[in-house]
Amino acid sequence: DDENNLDALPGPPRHPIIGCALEFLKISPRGLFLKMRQYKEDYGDRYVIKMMKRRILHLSNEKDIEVVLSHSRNIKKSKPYTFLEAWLGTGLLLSSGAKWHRRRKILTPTFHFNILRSFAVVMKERSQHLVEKLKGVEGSEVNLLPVISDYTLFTICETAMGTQLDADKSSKTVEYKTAILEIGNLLLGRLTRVWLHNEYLFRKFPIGRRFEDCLKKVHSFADNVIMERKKNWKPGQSEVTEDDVLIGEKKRYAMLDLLLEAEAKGEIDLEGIREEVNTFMFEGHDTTAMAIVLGLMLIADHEEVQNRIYEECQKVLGDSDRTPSMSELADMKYLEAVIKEILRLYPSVPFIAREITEDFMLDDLPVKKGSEVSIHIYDLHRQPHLFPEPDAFKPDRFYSGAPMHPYAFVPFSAGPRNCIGQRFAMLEMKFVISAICRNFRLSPKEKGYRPALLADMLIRPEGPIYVKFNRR
Ligand code: HEM
Repeated sequence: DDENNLDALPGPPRHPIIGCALEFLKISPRGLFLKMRQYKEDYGDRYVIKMMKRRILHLSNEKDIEVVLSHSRNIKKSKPYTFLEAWLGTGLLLSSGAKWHRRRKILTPTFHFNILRSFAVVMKERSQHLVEKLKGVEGSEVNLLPVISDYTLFTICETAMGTQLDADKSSKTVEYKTAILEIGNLLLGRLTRVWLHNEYLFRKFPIGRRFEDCLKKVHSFADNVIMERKKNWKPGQSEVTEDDVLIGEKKRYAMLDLLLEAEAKGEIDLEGIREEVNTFMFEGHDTTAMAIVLGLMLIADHEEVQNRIYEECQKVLGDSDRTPSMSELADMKYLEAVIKEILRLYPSVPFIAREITEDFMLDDLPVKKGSEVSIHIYDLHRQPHLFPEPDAFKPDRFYSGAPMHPYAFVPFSAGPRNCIGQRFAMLEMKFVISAICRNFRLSPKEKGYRPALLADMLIRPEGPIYVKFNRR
């Protein structure tokens, strides 16, 4: 085992050969979440965990995070992400090097403003459906996650693949939806059981076989959609022209159409399309669902925040009950501040991790190739020197326009590997939260309740969250 500068940093006790591995034996998802918070208390915002030969540098201060995230070549993802590879292949989220650069270039236009306008039509309709659904359960305590997951899953499915999951209740669609939701739980089960990290052992256990089964269903559904869409697709059909800006909302693109366009130009093959469609389905539904669920919980608990969102909607839209346009949503600055404050307290992706492929300096600390770096967005966002009273929900932090360190708030990451779906996600959250606050007064089941959180690739509450919706 080589000498390494990182060994001089603080961290949990390291034993010969195994390092800190004993700390993590038999740990529950809840235990792991608490342990990571405790380490930050004990060892500060730059510490090291050694696991066998692996050295993982944990960071939660804005200056270090800026150096890592803005590095143009240290963009390789580290170990925990490989569990996703069987599902997503090496699509945009997991690829690195030249392949990542190529894909990022092909996919960037997918989130171009004009195309977002077409996605906005779907979001508008979906948020209206959701409001109607909530009217049906008015006054009762609603378990948010199942309702909101349907909303985000249906939205991403229609925008990514052009398929309406709820229009057709065939066994294939139900199977797809159930399998996608189950994969999330199986991944969590694997992440927190160290012995299941080994690929061979994982496949031997029932959890591994179940995972395999779900993957088959998800892949076969996506493959069918891709082939169907390809059959009816003609070159040039999904090129965005200036006319589309004028007719705007009439055309409906799916992300898949733009990938088929790239295929016709020889930029990507069918396997690549499959990777990217699966990547969008994964990245595009649970992330937004968690933010909306935890956000509605916070809004329900803060009547003054609800009232200000409502008043802002009234100011922008007057008494008409139509849904807002994209530019009207852009004018809702208070709503935007609320969403940012939600993502500060509950960043859907609580940490990200890199494998270092090129030596670099972290201020005065050399970090060698082969080390790993974990960036704790959750802890960064609760640093008291950046956000006084860090646990309090105060949207005015983002409304006042006070300057902030550019890497103090990074729910979508930052730098070259930031979230490509960031504007899509913000738009989706604005549609749904404004639609809900215009129609309902929200109240919590229990005032001041905050759920216990679990350590996972996404932030996850331990139990259900209930909110009551009463019509305004
Ligand atoms: C609240 C919602 C969301 C949050 C908080 C979020 C957050 C993030 C973060 C932190 C990353 C960086 C991951 C890393 O470095 O390992 C990321 C990457 C990514 N996100 Fe999002 N995301 C959200 C929604 C979406 C949506 C709706 C889509 C697609 C429609 C999407 C697609 C992606 C993709 C493809 C990447 C990989 C980009 C790359 O490596 O080039 N995300 N997201």
